[in-house]
Parts: sequence; structure tokens; C-alpha cells
Amino acid sequence: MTDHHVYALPLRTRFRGVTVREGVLLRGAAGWGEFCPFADYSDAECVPWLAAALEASEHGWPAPVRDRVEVNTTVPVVPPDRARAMVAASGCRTAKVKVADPRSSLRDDCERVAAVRDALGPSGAVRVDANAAWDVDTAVTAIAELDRAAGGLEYVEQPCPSVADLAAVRRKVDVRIAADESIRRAEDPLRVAVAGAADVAVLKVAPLGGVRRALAVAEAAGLPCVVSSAVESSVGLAAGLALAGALPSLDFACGLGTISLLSGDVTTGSLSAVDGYLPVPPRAPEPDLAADVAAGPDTAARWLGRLARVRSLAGGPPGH
Ligand SMILES: O=C(O)CCC(=O)c1ccccc1C(=O)O
Ligand SMILES: [Mg+2]
Repeated sequence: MTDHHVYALPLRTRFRGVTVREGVLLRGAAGWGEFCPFADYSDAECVPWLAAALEASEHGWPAPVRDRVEVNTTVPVVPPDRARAMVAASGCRTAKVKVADPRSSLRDDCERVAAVRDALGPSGAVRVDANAAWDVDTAVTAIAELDRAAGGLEYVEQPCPSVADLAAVRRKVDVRIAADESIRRAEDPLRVAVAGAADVAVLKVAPLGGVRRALAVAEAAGLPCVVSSAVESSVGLAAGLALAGALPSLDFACGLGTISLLSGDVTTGSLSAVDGYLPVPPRAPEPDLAADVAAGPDTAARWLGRLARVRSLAGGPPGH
């Protein structure tokens, strides 16, 4: 039996400039792990991604305190009608809408957000993610308009790049602020200085170096947490669910309902949400469809080269 697979899964809709997700699935004594850092990450930035994959494959995860997790549906930059249909088909009560993309005006964003509210009804929750695109003044104006278009926003994720600017926006608006890039791209995520700058901490397992490390980051942050994916296959999503399952408290839906953004999966045990919930799995599902979504030889060679470089940077043995 093979101990690794390199996969390539096209996205249904371009997401943050990405049109295909690729990565390596690794098998170890505890099961399967996924190594899938984005293409623009340096080898050094990939070290925690490898740590997360090795935690899953060699050690497994801490025991969960819940057996299922409510998830949000994630709405990319699409026209309002598509947004409405995606949300209605998702079965989720919470939707996260991407805003502030260069290809979308504030007016487009408001129309997309209004369509999402329409699909969810008044009892649903709408959050937006600006991926650090705004300065403070732009954020304050945009958040007011989006909050109106949404009939109330649950929170705004990463409106500005810096922690100081998040804090400034937070003082000027009534909508909760969530920190994402400020945590996952922090030099030392264990010293998360988001207190006063955010109401919610967004945690992603892979860039934080694994489930145990993310639990320590959650404790250091001292804020309510939302676990979100990096748009992995179901092997990587399982690690996010393990984190969401193990957090002492979980007050918001998690951004782990992302398998529907991909055009396929590596497994018949796909972690796709049913009625807005995903189970907390004991380990990653077996990648029994990996051969069907195998990357071509050049892509596979590129990923195995990247994996070997990151392994040697991380101090592990070369190769695998
Ligand atoms: O949180 C979600 O709903 C889905 C995950 C998501 O948005 C995301 C996925 C990959 C990279 C960055 C992000 C992000 O939150 O900015
Ligand atoms: Mg985000």
C-alpha cells in the first residue's frame, strides 16, 4: 500500500485567487494527514503545515468534548443569485460572505450579502470576511453599509491588516471583529496580542502547526474561537473538526463546511455538512478515491520536492 498520494482538486469557484487545491496525503502509524500549504507560502511558512500533517498521521488528536460541530457555508465572490442558491442548498444557518475582493465593489458586496440574508431568513447569521483589504476609514464605512444590507452582521473577519487597525475599527463600529490573518500569520501565534483588537479568534489547524498547538493558541488568545479550514480535502478537514471538537467552548459556527467549494474529494467518506453540522471524526477518513484525483507527474514531483525541503527545514529525516 502506498504511504502518500499527491492530489489535485479544482475549485468550483475561484477562491482568494486560487482555482485548484493541491497537496500531499501522508500515512503514518495513526492514520492520514494532509500537507497542502498555498503556492505562495515560503518553505519556512510551510513548517507548521507539515507539523499538523505529522500530528495527524503519527500521533492522532486529543479526545473531543463534543461529537458534532455546527458549520457555516462559505460564499465566494459570486453574483447575488448564485449566492442565494448556494446558501439555500447548504442547509446551514450561518453564512460567511467574502467581501472587499478587487473584482467586487462595495455595492456588489452589499447585494451579495442581502441575497444571503434573504436565503437564510431572519434567524440566520451572516458574517463577512474582508481578508485585510481595508484601511480603518474604509472599514468603518463599509461595515456600516454591509451591516445594513445584511440586516445585522454576526461579525467582520479581519477588516484591516494590523492589530492596531483592528482595534481602531473595533472602537468605531458596533459589529464584532474577528481576527484571522493576525493570528495565523503572527510571528509567534502563542503570543497572540489580539486582546482589545478582536471579539473572536479564527483558528486554522495547519498554519498553527496542529490541533494541540491551536488549542494552546486558543487558550492564549482568551477569546471565543471559530475553527476554519484552509479549503483542504476531507483528510485535512478532519483535523479542523478534531480541533473544533476539543475546544472547551464553541459559541459560533465553524468555517469547516468547505468541501462543497471543491469539485471532488479524496475519499468516499467525504466530510460534507448535513443540515449545517459535521461529525467530529476519530481520525481522518481513508483516502480511497486518491487515485481518481491524483495530480499529474510534474505536479506530484513539485509537491514531493516541497515536502522534502520543508522536512529538512523542520529537522526531520529527508525523503519520507
Ligand atoms: O472560514 C470559512 O468559512 C472558510 C475558510 C476560509 O474562508 C479561508 C480558506 C482558505 C484561506 C483563507 C480563508 C479565510 O478565512 O480567509
Ligand atoms: Mg479569513
